[in-house]
Amino acid sequence: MLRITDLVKRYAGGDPVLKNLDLTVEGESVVSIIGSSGAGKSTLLRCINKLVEPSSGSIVLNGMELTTLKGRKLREARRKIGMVFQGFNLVDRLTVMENVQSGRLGYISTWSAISRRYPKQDIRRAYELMERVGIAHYADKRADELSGGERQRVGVVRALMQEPEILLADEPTASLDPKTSEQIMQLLRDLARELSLPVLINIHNVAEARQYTDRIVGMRYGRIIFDGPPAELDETAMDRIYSGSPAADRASPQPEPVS
Ligand SMILES: Nc1ncnc2c1ncn2[C@@H]1O[C@H](COP(=O)(O)OP(=O)(O)OP(=O)(O)O)[C@@H](O)[C@H]1O
Repeated sequence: MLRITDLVKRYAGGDPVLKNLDLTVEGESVVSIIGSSGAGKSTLLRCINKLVEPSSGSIVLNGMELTTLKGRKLREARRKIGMVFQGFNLVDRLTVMENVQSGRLGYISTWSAISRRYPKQDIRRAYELMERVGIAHYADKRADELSGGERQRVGVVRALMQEPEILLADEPTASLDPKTSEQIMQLLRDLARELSLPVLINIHNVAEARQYTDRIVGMRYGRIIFDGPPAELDETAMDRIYSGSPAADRASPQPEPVS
């Protein structure tokens, strides 16, 4: 379970962009975070995996307080937080298998990683997961030879190789065409169920949030102002989340697909 209490983030010298935020995510729920540009969605995800340092407040993952961790303990905790990125963050010149195995970096020795001598059980697990998401036949292909949807599947498998206790996805479908985008959302939802994994997805596409997530968290100016099932996200709630924002923010934009 992830429990965030009274979280504040202030970037150097500025006003807070997360304001005393409370959020609990339990079990295998798939939670989307929506809101206009600048609402604080990415900052929230980045505070959880400590890519940015929270200014104050508490973030507890399965009993472990993350905000105070440093050094080795922080690296160990980060292994438990899988991350899926909008731009996939793959190493293009490496193969799919090599990219996927980089999810094990926190677990294996540097020598094993450099020499690409992956433990047998890691190779077995990688094939299981790649099989599950439909990319096992690409194991030896270079990452840059894959389509956007395939690359995002590699990103998902890499995150799962970490044996995460939570999966964070920052705009995971924003670079994909609409059909591929839906497939990736469906995959994230199914994997959450299969692996009993909580998944927190920062997403602009409200239609996808409604269709593929169990719970929608609406942010505005660094605060959570809506938290409920998709059915409760009515026009009034949408107005509160998006009023005054560019229409495109609210209209589930589909950006240019990668491929
Ligand atoms: N590294 C940074 N330094 C200073 N200010 C930042 C930094 N990162 C984000 N901000 C500011 O924090 C606020 C929240 O940004 P954040 O990226 O979290 O919003 P968001 O809801 O994810 O927006 P978007 O949907 O556009 O990605 C914005 O005002 C932004 O300008």
